[in-house]
Amino acid sequence: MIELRQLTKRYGEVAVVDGLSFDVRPGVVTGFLGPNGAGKTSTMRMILGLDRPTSGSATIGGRRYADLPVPLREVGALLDAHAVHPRRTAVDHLLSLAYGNGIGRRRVEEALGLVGLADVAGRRPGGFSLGMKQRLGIAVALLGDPPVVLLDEPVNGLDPEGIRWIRTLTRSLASEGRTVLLSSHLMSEMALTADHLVVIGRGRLIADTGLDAFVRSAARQAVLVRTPDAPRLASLLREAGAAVRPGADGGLTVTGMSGAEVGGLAGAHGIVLHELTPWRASLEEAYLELTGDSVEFAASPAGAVS
Ligand SMILES: Nc1ncnc2c1ncn2[C@@H]1O[C@H](COP(=O)(O)OP(=O)(O)OP(=O)(O)O)[C@@H](O)[C@H]1O
Repeated sequence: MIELRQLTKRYGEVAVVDGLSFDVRPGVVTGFLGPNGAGKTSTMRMILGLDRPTSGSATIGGRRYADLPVPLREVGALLDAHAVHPRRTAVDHLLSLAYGNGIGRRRVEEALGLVGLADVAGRRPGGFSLGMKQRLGIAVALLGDPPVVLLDEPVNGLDPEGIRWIRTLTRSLASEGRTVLLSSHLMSEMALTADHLVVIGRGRLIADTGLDAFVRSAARQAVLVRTPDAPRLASLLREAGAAVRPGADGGLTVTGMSGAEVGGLAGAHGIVLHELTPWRASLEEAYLELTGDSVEFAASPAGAVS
């Protein structure tokens, strides 16, 4: 379990993390979202004792990182996959970290096997692809078999196979009862991986909620309906209080009524339906709606004159 209480980091006058309080619970994947510069990496760095909070606290299993007797056994992290010595072999890189944390060679070999790098253990990461570097970074994170794992943008730059591998790995770490905090800008991927979401903007908490609840609360819902009798159905729906927009392809988009209600109304008036599809916005749409005000660098629409 990770607990943040009023966690704050200021650089001069600017609070890049501003009174953040939330818990990251074990047994689920918690997605950590926010626009560029929202403060996700700064938050993770404070959890990991790499930066000192200006005020407030971040604890792992009730203790600050600095007070953990063997940190690698309590928390593993991937922050920057490029942060490896380019000329030290993969196995030596892990060994150097293992020895300082009382971890033996066997676990090093296990960790390399877990991430699929056993065959290249003797090679130098300088020549690794980005995907291989990410895997090596994850081997470091898993080295101490820690109950808490933090991954900052682990799918950045990965191919679909690599992305799926990260998804399967994070889900299985959570199903083993570990605490998993995962940041990513790839919303479609987050929707498949996370159970819970923590969303921040300009260093402040915007949402701390289940994935489904987040999408439901933030996003519009509608029903797409197709019928040969569109004008009649549209006027019946409007009379019943729904908003109806005709689509370019002859369908109707109905808001303010559930799929069952639209179907019920059509049935009651003997109107044949060719399609009735409840539609819910994606995580990406919900996210953009919620974080719109906290984007630091927003592009103006193409052609806009300011
Ligand atoms: N050492 C520092 N000195 C001054 N400002 C900093 C420092 N480190 C980070 N910042 C600022 O803090 C803000 C938050 O940055 P951070 O990297 O935590 O955001 P992020 O949510 O991880 O962003 P991204 O999604 O782009 O990685 C940014 O505006 C950044 O410029």
